[in-house]
Amino acid sequence: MNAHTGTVRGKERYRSGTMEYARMGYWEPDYVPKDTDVIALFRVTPQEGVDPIEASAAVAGESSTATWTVVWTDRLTAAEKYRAKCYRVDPVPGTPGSYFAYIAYDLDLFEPGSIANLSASIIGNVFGFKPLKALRLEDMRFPVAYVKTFQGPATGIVVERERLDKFGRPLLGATVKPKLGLSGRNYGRVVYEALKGGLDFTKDDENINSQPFMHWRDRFLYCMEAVNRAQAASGEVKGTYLNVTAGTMEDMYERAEFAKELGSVIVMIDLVIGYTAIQSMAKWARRNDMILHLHRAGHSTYTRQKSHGVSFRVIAKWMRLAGVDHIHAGTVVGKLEGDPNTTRGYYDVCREDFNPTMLEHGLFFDQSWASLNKMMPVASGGIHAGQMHQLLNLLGEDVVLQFGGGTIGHPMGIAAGAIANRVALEAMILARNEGRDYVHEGPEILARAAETCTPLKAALEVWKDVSFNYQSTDTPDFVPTALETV
Ligand SMILES: O=C(COP(=O)(O)O)[C@H](O)[C@H](O)COP(=O)(O)O
Ligand SMILES: [Mg+2]
Repeated sequence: MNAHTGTVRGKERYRSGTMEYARMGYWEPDYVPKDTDVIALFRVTPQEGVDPIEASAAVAGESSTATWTVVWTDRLTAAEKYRAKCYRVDPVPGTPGSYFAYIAYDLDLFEPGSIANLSASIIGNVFGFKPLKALRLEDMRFPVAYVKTFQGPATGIVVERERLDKFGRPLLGATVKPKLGLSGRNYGRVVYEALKGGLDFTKDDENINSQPFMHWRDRFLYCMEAVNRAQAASGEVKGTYLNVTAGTMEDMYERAEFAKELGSVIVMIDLVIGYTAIQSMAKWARRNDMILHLHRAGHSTYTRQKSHGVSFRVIAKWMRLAGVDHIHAGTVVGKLEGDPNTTRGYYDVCREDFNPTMLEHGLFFDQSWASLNKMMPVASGGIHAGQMHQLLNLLGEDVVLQFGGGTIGHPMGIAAGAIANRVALEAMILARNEGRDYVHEGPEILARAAETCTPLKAALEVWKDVSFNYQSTDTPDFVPTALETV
């Protein structure tokens, strides 16, 4: 699209008054992004009657140097360099009235190593801009020079596996339920049963912090007693994600220090603590040899609707830069939003050293991660043992499969729930390693394993009809190829 007359320069440009953003220099259709530019792709839905190029140029302007009127002080800066440049606007396929706007930003617009600073530009003012009906940040490309200013995941998948001494299979976890109300001692019992039964991890839920029914120190003490006993009983390394989320950084550091003192291998934070707090905790985790788990609490408020907000793939990229080790990334088959192709894109952001452009997975740019550690994606939310073949096929091996209800809701108890999951997983991994067509033979493989494992038999019986088949809201815009496997 190029219906505009071009940038106004010199004296003309600096006359007082307003001027179209496109003519102020924020629309540069001939601009070729530099290797060192940060690139953002927005889905722009202009108000009726607003020209899409002008709307996209306004996004470039308002997310970089511009305001609503020409300011002469631009002339005191290298304005041509600092202006973000919208260089391409395409109609969104199948969505009349929406456009993909590609915008390039000079690297010097951003403070090194700060997601807070990056996001204050890219999603700062611009989402409230009146001429736009809706705006969504779909994807971003970061130059290697910028990637290298971030620490990246504190521990990474490789070292996490080495520390845990667990290889060749997904890790298994469970979120303690009910989410709220258990006392420390009862909570610790759930952790012990689940870990002893065969899970690698248990986890605090997003909203467990320090409430009147269970203060955080009680939880940490009982949980770590449970971890230690389960380790002694099983001979395996076990972990429980102690959620250190709190109202202040000081409280979070205090909780994290206590977790470390008690010998925990992992601590947890919620996305709602904010980008700076996340980066601080990532640095703490690196200094203290701790795995850092991130629950993406709150993300669906702005990631789920296609027309407005921020795609989770962008949040996943920011979190890899910020330095978390685990990130909730969706299950596809579970109870929460997760289109298979879109989710695959998130998993690739977590686990690959290089992401090639893959429109059918929602990845609009080539992205090198420049040897930053990899994040372990976490599949959690309404999954159970009967789906093990699908989970392994869709999500691969480097993933934590977390069954909360799918462990603690087991009719024979929590340890039985854990056994069911572990046996189902090991049966499926064995079948895969033997070269069997485990995706199609999955139900049969599980049924066979259940013949000698009563807990698995009960799990398959209780949850056999549970599935969440609803329309996804966040699907790719480019026709996906047949659902691929990892
Ligand atoms: O409590 C749970 C899951 O419990 P259960 O296993 O009982 O369903 C987690 O908070 C969700 O997985 C978060 O969602 P996401 O992982 O998509 O961020
Ligand atoms: Mg939860």
